[in-house]
Formats: sequence, structure tokens, C-alpha cells
Amino acid sequence: MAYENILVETRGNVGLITLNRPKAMNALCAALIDELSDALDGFEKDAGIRCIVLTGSEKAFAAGADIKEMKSKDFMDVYGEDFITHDWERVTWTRKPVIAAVAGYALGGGCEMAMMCDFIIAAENAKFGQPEITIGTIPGSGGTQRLTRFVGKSKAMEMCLTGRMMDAAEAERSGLVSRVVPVEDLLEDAMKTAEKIAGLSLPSVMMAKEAVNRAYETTLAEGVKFERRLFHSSFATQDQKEGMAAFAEKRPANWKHR
Ligand SMILES: CC(C)(O)CC(=O)SCCNC(=O)CCNC(=O)[C@H](O)C(C)(C)COP(=O)(O)OP(=O)(O)OC[C@H]1O[C@@H](n2cnc3c(N)ncnc32)[C@H](O)[C@@H]1OP(=O)(O)O
Repeated sequence: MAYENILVETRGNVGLITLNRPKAMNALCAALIDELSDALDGFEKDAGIRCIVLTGSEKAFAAGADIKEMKSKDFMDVYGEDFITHDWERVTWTRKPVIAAVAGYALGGGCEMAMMCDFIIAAENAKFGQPEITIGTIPGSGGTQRLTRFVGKSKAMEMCLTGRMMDAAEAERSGLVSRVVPVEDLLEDAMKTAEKIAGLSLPSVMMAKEAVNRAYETTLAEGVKFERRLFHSSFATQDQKEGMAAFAEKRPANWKHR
């Protein structure tokens, strides 16, 4: 597939996807969503890729769904095709880790997409928000649910009811982002973090991701049981033998990713 709205590159064992609609603040049009799904499919299939970074520009990670594309749709258009499902959520069913590197605006579907990633590293100029209420609608790609889980009911409710944006410092305080870095360091920092993850054992990384994500879907008791089963499963991998042997022999591990 030829990409017109994203840039896709491979740097070592890291796949980098850059949203690239500079004239529209990286608004998420249907073509961009198709391209993003295709790029993620490609990285999932590529055994050489062990972590993915999703980023935008210095001005905007993404300013939401493309309002101009969406504005004339009527109820049966959106209800009939179950608009904003499936491919919009493609990031959530990516089994390899996905880091969102967010600078500038992450609004509406942009904020929702960042929250679908495994964690967010934010630049100091990042602004997060769910402004759908200001254009006569509400979040439709998980914003009311994921934002509430990240920052709690009070802040999520205020943001969804008023459209207020949260700056990077508030986002870090509230647990929405893992770290805030200077704008000029964002990509390098995200890539270094991704390389660190890509340099570890892929099965362990995938199991850790699955276990953390389960915390959002189940009770504590079930989550702990699920974690323990995955922990047990890790002992069936070559990499568990290698990792523990390497520790005991005081040498770096030579991962097989098996
Ligand atoms: C996924 C769902 C279901 O949750 C739904 C949604 O995501 S709805 C969309 C929610 N997002 C918004 O409401 C944000 C809309 N954008 C803005 O508020 C502003 O553009 C801004 C604050 C991000 C930036 O403001 P400013 O610096 O003044 O730049 P602009 O002149 O407004 O924008 C430049 C250019 O980009 C176009 N643009 C921006 N956002 C979108 C968008 N979401 N969809 C389509 N186009 C967008 C904007 O119209 C400008 O284009 P031109 O007028 O220059 O052609």
C-alpha cells in the first residue's frame, strides 16, 4: 500500500510511524486510519521489529477525527457502518508494544489514539483534550472510558464536559503520560526507550504487556491469576533459561526471542 498520510520507517528493531497531514493538524481521516492499520499489520508480521513508536509533528500528534470528512454524515451513516470502531482501535490489538510520542495537540481521536498505545511520552508543549462537546458530539473512540481510567472521574468529566485541554505537566501529574521531555528530545527519547524494549526478550515483553493490560479488564484476583499463569509460561521459553543463566554467569543475555 502506498502511504500518503503517514511515514513509515524501520530503525534497527524499532518500527516508526509518523502521522503526516501537516496542513490538517494530522486530523485522522479514513485514509490515514487505513494506512495506519496496514503499517501496524506490517510491523506485527516483521519478526525483526520488536517495538513500535507512533508520533506526529511538533505542532500536533493529531487534532482528532477529520471533522470536515465527518460533518455531513447522518445517524444511519455512522450507526450503519458502526463508525469509529475496528480499524480505529487497531493500535489496541497490536501485540508488540506501541509507544506514543506526543508533541503539540492530541485532541479528540488524537488523544484517544495516544491512550490506546501502551504508554505515552509527552513533549513539554503537548496538550491533551476531548473537545468533541464543543462541536456538538461526544468522544467516540474510547475517550470517556480510557481518560477516566487514566486520570479519574473528576478530571475526565471536567475535560469531556468543557473541552478543557490538559498540558503536559498536568498530564504527567495525573498519570496520563509516563514522562515529559523537551520538545527537541521527544523522538530521540522515545526511540531510545523503544530500543531498550526491543533489546529485551520479545515473549517476555509481550507477556508483560498482556498482563498489565488485563488489569483494565478484570478483577484484581483474576488479574493476579492471569499474571501468574503467564509468569509460569515464561519458564517454557528459551529466553527465561538464557536470561537467568546470563545473570548467574555475569554476562549479557543472548536473547532468541523464543
Ligand atoms: C474520534 C472522535 C469520535 O472522538 C471524534 C473526534 O475526534 S472530533 C474532533 C475533535 N477535535 C477537535 O475538535 C479539534 C479541532 N481543531 C482545533 O480545535 C484546532 O484546529 C487546534 C486547536 C487543534 C489548532 O488551532 P490552530 O492552531 O488555530 O489551527 P487551525 O487553523 O484551527 O488548524 C489548521 C488547519 O487544520 C485543520 N484542522 C484542525 N483540526 C482538524 C480536524 N479535527 N479535522 C479537520 N481539519 C482540522 C483546520 O481546519 C485548518 O485547516 P485550514 O482551515 O487551514 O484548511
